[in-house]
Amino acid sequence: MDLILKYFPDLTPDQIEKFKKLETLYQDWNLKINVVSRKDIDELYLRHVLHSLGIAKVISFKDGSNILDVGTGGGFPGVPLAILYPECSFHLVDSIAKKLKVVNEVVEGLGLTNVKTTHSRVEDIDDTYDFIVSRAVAIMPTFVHWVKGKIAKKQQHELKNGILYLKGGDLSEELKDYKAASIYHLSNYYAEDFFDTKQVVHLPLKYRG
Ligand SMILES: C[S@@+](CC[C@H](N)C(=O)[O-])C[C@H]1O[C@@H](n2cnc3c(N)ncnc32)[C@H](O)[C@@H]1O
Repeated sequence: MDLILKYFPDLTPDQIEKFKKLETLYQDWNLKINVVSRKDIDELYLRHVLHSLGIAKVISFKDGSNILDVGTGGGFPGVPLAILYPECSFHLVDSIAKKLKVVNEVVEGLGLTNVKTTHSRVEDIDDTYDFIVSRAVAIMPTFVHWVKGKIAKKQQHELKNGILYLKGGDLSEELKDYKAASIYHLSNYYAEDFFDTKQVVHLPLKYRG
């Protein structure tokens, strides 16, 4: 938890409480339904919470923003971002129901009122969002295809509406057809070795016209 405060020192007491509670909730639920690997659960704050919050180092979501988390699994990056941005709406989608069971329990346990979950493939979601966040779900061309038409027209941020994807490793091949993509290295924001190869990719997308 100190790790979160190291990089996000301005959290409110309510946010600190919620981030603290995450550990017990995930430990309990992960014993029943495995959504986070055993190794990772011991490093929940580093590998999941702080990593998810890397998106917040690249952009500060304005109040009222709508954000879709595609393939949220156990709730990453959606749940940590929803704690950080209580005035934004988060829609967490996954095609596997049992993963959402854990997410729903965590959301309820934390008393988060800004999170909606849907058991669905993202291709079948018919709504628009300011940003679509994700981690470890699909390569960019597949992902872009899935989320086409789900971007809102109204721009409220300096960064154009589009995808904010947490990725690792060399992305030159994967992103070669996306000239508009920007890469933000998380090592510029976080000192821990885990982030040496981690990046946030921002890809602006056209709204539904
Ligand atoms: C490797 S897990 C990553 C989970 C989470 N984002 C994380 O980083 O911890 C990938 C998740 O994407 C989901 N998924 C894959 N394709 C999907 C699709 N088309 N629509 C919705 N969810 C999908 C899977 O069910 C799985 O839970």
